[in-house]
Amino acid sequence: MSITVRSVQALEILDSRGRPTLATTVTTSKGASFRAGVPSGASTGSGEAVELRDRDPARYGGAGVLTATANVNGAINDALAGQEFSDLAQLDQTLIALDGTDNKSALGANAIIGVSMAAARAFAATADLALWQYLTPAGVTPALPAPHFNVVNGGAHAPNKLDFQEFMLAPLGLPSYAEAVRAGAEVYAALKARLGKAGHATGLGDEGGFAPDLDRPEEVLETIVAAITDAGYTPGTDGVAIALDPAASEFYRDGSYHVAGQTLSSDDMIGYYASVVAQFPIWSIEDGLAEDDDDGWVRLTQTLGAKIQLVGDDNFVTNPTIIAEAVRRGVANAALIKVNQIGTVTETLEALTVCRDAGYAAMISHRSGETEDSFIADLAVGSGCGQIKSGAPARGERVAKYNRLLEIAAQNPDLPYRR
Ligand SMILES: O=C(O)[C@@H](CO)OP(=O)(O)O
Ligand SMILES: [Mg+2]
Repeated sequence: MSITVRSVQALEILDSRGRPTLATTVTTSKGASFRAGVPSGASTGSGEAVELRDRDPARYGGAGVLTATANVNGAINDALAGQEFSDLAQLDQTLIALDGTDNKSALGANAIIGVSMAAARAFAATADLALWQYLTPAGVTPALPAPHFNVVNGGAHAPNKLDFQEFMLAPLGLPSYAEAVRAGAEVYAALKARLGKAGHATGLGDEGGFAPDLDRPEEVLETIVAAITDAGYTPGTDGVAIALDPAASEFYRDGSYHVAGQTLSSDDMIGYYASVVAQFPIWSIEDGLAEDDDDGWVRLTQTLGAKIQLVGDDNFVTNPTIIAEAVRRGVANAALIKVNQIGTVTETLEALTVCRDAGYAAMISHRSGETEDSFIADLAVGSGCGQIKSGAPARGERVAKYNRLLEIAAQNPDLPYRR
């Protein structure tokens, strides 16, 4: 079903870090308005679509989005207003052509993705579908995803000593989405109590996880396993497992990895992961190696790919072409999917198709800078990919996604829960 765009507008708002981002509204010729909030990353891959930031030192620490906002209200509105689009792919293609670069640096990926997300909502409503239904490709079974709760934050997301960025709870053994959420929240509370008792700070990082001043990942893993047990769950895939996002590009310098005061080679890192996987119930590792350590990634996949999930994020940047090439080279066995990394919803769906066709898993992801927008919850269900990460089970911008999934689950009791 087609839509005719009456106007496209953007407004500068704040994200969860207190930095400016865009709220974008698409209004159709029928007068209905659809809004989207644009997320923003901190540990970005170098191949990501370009987020336009104004370097005005007087404004928000020098990181405004006035130009991106003006591009929506100017060039994009001029190109779309009054036009009829038969589907989202056509509208997104118009945005891509209008930008004219291969990394969306002319108009800004932050300008484009907000329009694309709001337009997806307009198409869904016009077809009288929930967003998740609209985002379900033909032949794909929609499903509620297993939530991945980031409960300890380090790296670029917290001012502590911890080099690894994310330690996530994956309640894979719980029988329903709602019970997985409950388990995540209970372990989060148990972890807070345990950290507090041990004299560690329980302040939060950017994604709502605790940011204790621990430097050894093993110490964090031991504490999380203890908290899982404290809360009455079994550590492991039968109960609550652990997923990591070390975000290794952030501690890779001069060809070496710098972790907890040590200088390690790619093979040292691979050996290190093999050892922590043997000791702790870790089921998934994202960005275990740096984005440009491609040979290391191939060896990492050969060593651990049959045992656990290995997720490409900084190296894949939700780019269908890059993921297809990585599949050919035997890099990773799963991809992280972030809408603003590639810049349109249509290309995000293409990245998911590449994963599906290759037998790669996919995990839908938030960014460390978020808004209250819950688009990715619907995307996770529609893609049927079975996995989402949206930070801790606390803080409004993170729970907006988990709560939207609870709502979808309650409204659709027949939706399968895929793990
Ligand atoms: O590395 C990541 O996976 C993301 C989200 O957790 O972080 P950022 O948004 O800062 O890139
Ligand atoms: Mg990551």
